[in-house]
Amino acid sequence: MQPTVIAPSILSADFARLGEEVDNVIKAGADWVHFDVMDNHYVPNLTIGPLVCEALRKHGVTAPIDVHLMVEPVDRIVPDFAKAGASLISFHPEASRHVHRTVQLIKSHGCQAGLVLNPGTPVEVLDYVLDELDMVLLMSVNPGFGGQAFIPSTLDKLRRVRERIDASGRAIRLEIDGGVKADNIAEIAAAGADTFVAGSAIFNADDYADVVSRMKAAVAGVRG
Ligand SMILES: O=C(CO)[C@@H](O)[C@H](O)COP(=O)(O)O
Ligand SMILES: [Fe+2]
Repeated sequence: MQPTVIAPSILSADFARLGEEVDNVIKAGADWVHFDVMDNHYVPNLTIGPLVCEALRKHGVTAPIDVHLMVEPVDRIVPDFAKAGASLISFHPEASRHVHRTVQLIKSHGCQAGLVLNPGTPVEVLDYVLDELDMVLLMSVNPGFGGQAFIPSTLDKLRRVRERIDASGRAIRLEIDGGVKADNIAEIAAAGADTFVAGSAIFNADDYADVVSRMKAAVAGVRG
């Protein structure tokens, strides 16, 4: 079983004080930094690129940076993020002409590779590529914005992907992203997630440590 990871999405952080925000959330007990990259093409929003990732590393961030690329086409930007200090790079299959090749590209640059399934993307997209992955990321909202409500059918999808990961016998993380809160994280964990992205639930709170510890306690109640 993979250890539990809480990965705050900096999409909901105060971008004017990003380094401090990331320091504070890691001090609050978070494990990874979830870094949402949007291109106003694959998704209808525009965020941050490799320069900001590099700036966080220069600022002194040592936690794993979990880069979620909502960028099409995706391949050209992969080496830039690897160079900028990304630890994991995840991408959407719709944004890659050759999914298997993009996975190899990410790994050849020394990063872990994840594949992201939108709410409407069938789990069969994992066929023939699951064994190459370090992580599967299930979107529980449509990508593009923070602060949306968790789509309940994702729970069934989590169970289906969990079965596939367990059957593979490999150490593949199962990450969930969108609408994760302290009050729904237990059922999400029970459905099979081990890695939890939360943006608005953490950064919109006054006390980051309180939310992160309530999330960890709720997950521990299910996963041990
Ligand atoms: O990738 C995305 C949105 O596309 C996410 O990472 C969101 O940023 C999560 O935000 P919350 O739903 O937790 O507010
Ligand atoms: Fe994300």
